[in-house]
Amino acid sequence: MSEMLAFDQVVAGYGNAVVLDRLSFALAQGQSLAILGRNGVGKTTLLETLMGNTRVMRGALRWCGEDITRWPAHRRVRAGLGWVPQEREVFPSLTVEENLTVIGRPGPWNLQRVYQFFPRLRERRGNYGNQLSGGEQQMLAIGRALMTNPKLLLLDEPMEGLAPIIVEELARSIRHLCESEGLASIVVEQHPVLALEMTHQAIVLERGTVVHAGPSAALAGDASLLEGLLGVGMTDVQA
Ligand SMILES: Nc1ncnc2c1ncn2[C@@H]1O[C@H](COP(=O)(O)OP(=O)(O)OP(=O)(O)O)[C@@H](O)[C@H]1O
Repeated sequence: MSEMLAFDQVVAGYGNAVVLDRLSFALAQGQSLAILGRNGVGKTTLLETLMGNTRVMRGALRWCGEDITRWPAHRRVRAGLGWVPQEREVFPSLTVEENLTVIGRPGPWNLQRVYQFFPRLRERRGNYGNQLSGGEQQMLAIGRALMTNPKLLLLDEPMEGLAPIIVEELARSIRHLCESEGLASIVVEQHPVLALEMTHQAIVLERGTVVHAGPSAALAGDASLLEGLLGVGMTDVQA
């Protein structure tokens, strides 16, 4: 499988503070990757670095064969990186439809396809962003990223604060995007079991570097390794 994305010995952070420390990993075309690790190890910073929002002090980022280390964020979006931020950042005073069309870019994903994928958004098309439930806001944040026709979807704790039934529905949708639509994804998630069920590969971070990399299914099936890496029992990590 050909490489889509690679971090090569990346040292990055904010100002002079180093958060990612010689971090390396690679992602193949169409694959999904879980980023796991305890609080504060640099998971969000990894995504922010991929989007060009941190200071890269050393190392390189490669995307589809190009060195994008110094590219500004907007160029990365144009090149196919679809960002679904942790805060969802839905525009509260725009309707669902306005939120979706404000940043659309040409490609197979358009308003009709997003509505087909998330029928709930079609039902709520005239509602304002601040009138939506948490689950609907998350669907809107994903739908908005799809409108940019990305090759890779970056999801930062997409299930945070959502009811279990909505978590299941969203997990199915995200898996479907990868398996049926060929969209690659990177998922940062507090619930390891859920993240591992949704992805092909997983990396675990500690103090800004990769301490474990391998297939998600293998890690999900090894409770003692998971506990050693994340310091949690399997009963603590069910979504
Ligand atoms: N904008 C920022 N400016 C300075 N330091 C930051 C900034 N954002 C995060 N940090 C620091 O970087 C470190 C890693 O934070 P990050 O949010 O990437 O971790 P995380 O693994 O995503 O944590 P969590 O699971 O709690 O969300 C923390 O020490 C945090 O305080």
